[in-house]
Amino acid sequence: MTAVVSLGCDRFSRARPEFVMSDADSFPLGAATTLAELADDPHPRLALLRAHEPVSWLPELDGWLVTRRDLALSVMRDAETFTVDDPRFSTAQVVGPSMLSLDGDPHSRHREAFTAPFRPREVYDGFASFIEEETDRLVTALEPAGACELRRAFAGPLAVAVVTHALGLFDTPAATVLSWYDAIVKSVSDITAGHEAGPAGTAAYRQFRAAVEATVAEQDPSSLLVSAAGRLALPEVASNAAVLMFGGIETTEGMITNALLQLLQHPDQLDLVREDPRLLDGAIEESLRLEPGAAVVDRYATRDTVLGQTAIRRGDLVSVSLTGANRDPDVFSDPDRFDVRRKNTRLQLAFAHGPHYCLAAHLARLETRIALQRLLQRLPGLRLDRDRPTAPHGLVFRKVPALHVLWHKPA
Ligand code: HEM
Repeated sequence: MTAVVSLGCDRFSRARPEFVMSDADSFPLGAATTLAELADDPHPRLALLRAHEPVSWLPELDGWLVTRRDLALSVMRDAETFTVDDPRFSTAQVVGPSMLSLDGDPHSRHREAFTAPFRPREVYDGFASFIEEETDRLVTALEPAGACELRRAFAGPLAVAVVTHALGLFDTPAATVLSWYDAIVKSVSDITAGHEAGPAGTAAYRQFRAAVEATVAEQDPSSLLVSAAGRLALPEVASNAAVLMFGGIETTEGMITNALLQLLQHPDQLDLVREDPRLLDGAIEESLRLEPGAAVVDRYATRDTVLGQTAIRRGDLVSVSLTGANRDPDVFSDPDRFDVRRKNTRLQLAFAHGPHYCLAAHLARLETRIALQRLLQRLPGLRLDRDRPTAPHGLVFRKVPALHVLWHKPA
């Protein structure tokens, strides 16, 4: 969740004409790169940038784009030089400081209050049966139709239900969580685009905070919010809970639909997975590698520095293209190929790296694995609706706008 909502910064706020002009000469590929192209079909352009300008100045981004995997790791590992803690970070403007917008000791303090349920063993014990039940409920409702749009009918509702469960917002219906989420995301997006945020986002965040506070007041020891409140002040619990909500909804919806799309687009690879279900994990990692649900994470240089061969100035936006790094041919041979048996696919960086490594990566993997297993088992002949083709789209969050699928109706 470039860190999560926009994993979110203000990309359009800083005009530095003299700098941009001189750098258009030094970085001709960057100068010719448009955000529309990166949102639409980024891979050919990212391959060019990676080969010739692995740290490139993009005037349209008003920042640097890093596309080589080793350089991406250098940025994400070094939070002292490349921080998230910057006033331009739009998510923090709406929800206040959280683990996503802090570095150093304050980051650890916020993050550690939430880590316990997201460790591998705890994720399995705490979530597997809930995800199975929720998945089965959704699939049972879909089954008779023989066709559906899977993003809205399945992946979105599953992601919302799991996050609501993770937070321990027990009395809040998923539809309410989703309406808050939509309003807050809209505010963050407005700020990101340089517009004034309307009142709806603030109102939704106020209601979200009230629900968080009511949950904490209940003192149910099984709620994550209650345990976090033992270590953080209430506004901090709420801001981090909002970040978990952002992190858990849009990205996971993308992760599930992108993975299913890849499998259905590659019947030979799907056959391998059907023959040996252990390969499903490889399929999920490969999908994360080829189309990470969060395509970039943003950092800000805290000092003048050099990255690779490139001088970066204090205050510059440094955007790490996880999508670019994940197809680095120095690490992944034949990098555009979807190969469920690829040996080193776990080197993909879809969950970022370093101190902001996705808190819930194990949960997102478990959720996607159960979702795909159940869909493939319970919807025989599952296939893409060829009359409604689709492809992932988006600059920060990349996912299919809709995923229309068909299967054999039960007799
Ligand atoms: C249940 C699902 C998820 C939850 C609750 C969640 C939550 C979070 C949280 C709280 C953070 C901030 C960690 C920190 O700053 O210390 C984070 C970071 C991140 N998450 Fe997730 N996440 C989920 C799923 C995903 C998925 C599916 C993806 C992508 C496929 C993803 C990608 C990321 C990335 C790239 C970051 C790092 C942001 C940055 O470094 O700026 N997350 N996530």
